[in-house]
Amino acid sequence: MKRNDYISWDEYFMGIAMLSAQRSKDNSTQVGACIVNDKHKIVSVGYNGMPTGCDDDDMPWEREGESSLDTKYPFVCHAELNAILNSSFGSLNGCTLYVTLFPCNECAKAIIQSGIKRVVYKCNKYADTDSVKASCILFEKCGVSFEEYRSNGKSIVLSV
Ligand SMILES: Nc1nc(=O)n([C@H]2C[C@H](O)[C@@H](COP(=O)(O)O)O2)cc1CO
Ligand SMILES: [Zn+2]
Repeated sequence: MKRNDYISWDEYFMGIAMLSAQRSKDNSTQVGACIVNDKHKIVSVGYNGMPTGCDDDDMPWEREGESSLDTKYPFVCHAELNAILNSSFGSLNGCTLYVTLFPCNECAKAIIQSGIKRVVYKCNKYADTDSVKASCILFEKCGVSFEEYRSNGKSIVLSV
């Protein structure tokens, strides 16, 4: 008889997004993303980080500073954008994006233009911002569905 306590597809892919987030150097918010095609194949993963070529130790990771250039915001690449750009499988048409934090409006545009059709997110802590509101407007207008990941509270411990 087959094993019954295996993880679902949603748990598997959100789990991979959560594991990817652990690579982030951001000390306040770690975000991970996993893009999956309609055959349940992972086509890309990503997490938030500085662009390739930037020395993480030389970049600002602060949320506030004298100027915006003293903060991480103008420099950091979001997990979703990294996952879209990291894909080595060609078209993302019809794919699903699993992401640990609801996409900002800039990533929403990249998500739409890449052909991703469904977004599953875990946390939406910036739901009140215009950025997230704009993402929702864009997703609705452009036919990208979005749904909150429903955790059943299962915990998986990895002793890495
Ligand atoms: N959807 C997102 N994906 C992301 O990768 N990020 C990144 C950008 C920053 O590195 C961090 C947010 O930092 P903070 O403002 O919560 O300290 O998460 C942020 C969002 C929120 O829109
Ligand atoms: Zn973004």
